[in-house]
Amino acid sequence: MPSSTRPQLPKNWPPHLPYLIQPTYSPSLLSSTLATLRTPPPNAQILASQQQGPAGPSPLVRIRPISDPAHPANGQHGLFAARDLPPGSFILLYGGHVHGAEDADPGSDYDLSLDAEAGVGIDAGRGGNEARFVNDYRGIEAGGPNAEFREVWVRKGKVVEKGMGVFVLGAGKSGRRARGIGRGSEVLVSYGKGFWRLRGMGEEEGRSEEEGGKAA
Ligand SMILES: C[S@@+](CC[C@H](N)C(=O)[O-])C[C@H]1O[C@@H](n2cnc3c(N)ncnc32)[C@H](O)[C@@H]1O
Repeated sequence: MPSSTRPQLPKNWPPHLPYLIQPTYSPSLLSSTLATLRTPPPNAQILASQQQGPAGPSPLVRIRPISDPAHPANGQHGLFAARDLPPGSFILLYGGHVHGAEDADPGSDYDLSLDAEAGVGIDAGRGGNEARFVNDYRGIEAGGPNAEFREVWVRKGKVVEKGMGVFVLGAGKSGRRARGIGRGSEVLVSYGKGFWRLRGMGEEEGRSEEEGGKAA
C-alpha cells in the first residue's frame, strides 16, 4: 500500500497489531444477521459521518502506557482524554472484528457484545482502534466509571450499521452529577460483573459493582 493511503497510527499503538479504521466482518455471518446489523430501530441514535470523528487517530484521546504500581493494569496501556470531554458526549467508535458465536475467540479480553440476541460480538483482540485500551474503573477510580460503551448506529453513505461507541457518562439514572472527563484523566468504563466473574475475580475481590456491557 503506498504510504499516502496507509492510515496513520495513534501514538503508542502496538506495532504488531492491525489498526482498523473500519470494522471487519466475519465471512461466516449469515446475510440475515448482516441485515439485522443494518436495520436500525425507529428510535435509533444515528451518528452522521461528521460526528464519527476522523478515519484515523482520534484527537480526543491518547493511548498511554501505565507505569504506576498502584494501578491494577500496571505494565499495560490505558486510554486518556486529550482534552476536556463534556458529560454525555461521544468519544469514539469501538473498532474490531464483527463475528458470530461460532467464531468467537473465547480467550479474548477485547470482545464486546454487539447484538446479544443474534450472538454477535465485536472483538478488538487481533486488531482495533484506540477504544480497545479503555480500562475498567475497579481499583482505579473510587468514584465509579466516567464513560460507558453504548450502542450506536453509524451512517456510511446509504448504509446504517450497528456499532458500539464509547461515550462520556451523562447524569444518568443514578442521579449522580455528570462530571465529564478532564484533560489527562483516564477514560474508565464498567466491564460488568460478568467480565470479572469469568476471570475468577468476583465480588469477593471487591469487584461488586453493577452489571455493565462488556464481553459477548
Ligand atoms: C480491553 S483490555 C483494556 C486494555 C489493556 N489494559 C491493554 O493494555 O491492552 C482489558 C484488560 O485490561 C486489564 N484491565 C482493565 N481494567 C482493569 C482493572 N480495573 N483492573 C485490572 N485489570 C484491568 C485486564 O487485563 C483486562 O483483561
